[in-house]
Amino acid sequence: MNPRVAVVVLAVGKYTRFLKGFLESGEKYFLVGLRVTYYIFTDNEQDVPNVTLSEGRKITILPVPSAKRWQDVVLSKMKWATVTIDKQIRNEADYLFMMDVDSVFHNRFGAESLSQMSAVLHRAFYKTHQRDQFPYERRPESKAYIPAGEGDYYYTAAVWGGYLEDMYRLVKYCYEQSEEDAKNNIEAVWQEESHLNKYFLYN
Ligand SMILES: CC(=O)N[C@H]1[C@@H](OP(=O)(O)OP(=O)(O)OC[C@H]2O[C@@H](n3ccc(=O)[nH]c3=O)[C@H](O)[C@@H]2O)O[C@H](CO)[C@H](O)[C@@H]1O
Ligand SMILES: [Mn+2]
Repeated sequence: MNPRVAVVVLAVGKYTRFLKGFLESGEKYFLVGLRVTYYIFTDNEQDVPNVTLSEGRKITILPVPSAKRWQDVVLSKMKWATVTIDKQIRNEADYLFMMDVDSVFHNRFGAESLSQMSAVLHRAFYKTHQRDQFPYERRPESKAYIPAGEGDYYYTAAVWGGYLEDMYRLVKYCYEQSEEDAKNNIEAVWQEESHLNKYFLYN
């Protein structure tokens, strides 16, 4: 087995400054020896740094429009990912990871992370907070609504990954749920992270 792995990151506005650290540490630690394509959604191609990649690894730049509110930037990630998986990534990858670009790999991230679906507990809550304090969406008007008393773990939207088709379904779910919310003039408290957490709780 020689899986093809897609990594989707968004680098809009000032966030292109994080690409160098993300990519360089990724080359050092992320699925070393495997085939990896970094899909970089950006509104500023010029600022994508020239990082030397190992054999079998590449960068695909995908231009996206700029957005003013950071919430819109974050939510647009689900939209562009849905569209691009459909059009392109599906033919090029077996696994997909969604990551925050302002992340740095500090240690080996190995092939044991390749599974149908994996996610990471949010670092700010798992040690220090009770379940009822997790920042789930608690307003019934939102599609991400989780009633009081419900909830098990709280996951970060900064790293999640899995089989391409399972990820596609979930990315599309987050996109569609946030579109529904937008139609109803509401935005989940932590954007796609709220929808993601609802999905993981009930699926
Ligand atoms: C490490 C950590 O604790 N991260 C948490 C925190 O992230 P942050 O508050 O650090 O979110 P952020 O501002 O880094 O945005 C997330 C990602 O969106 C992209 N981006 C965002 C703004 C922008 O102007 N341009 C751009 O490209 C970029 O890829 C970035 O990594 O809050 C998030 C809520 O959504 C989640 O709870 C994250 O888990
Ligand atoms: Mn961040």
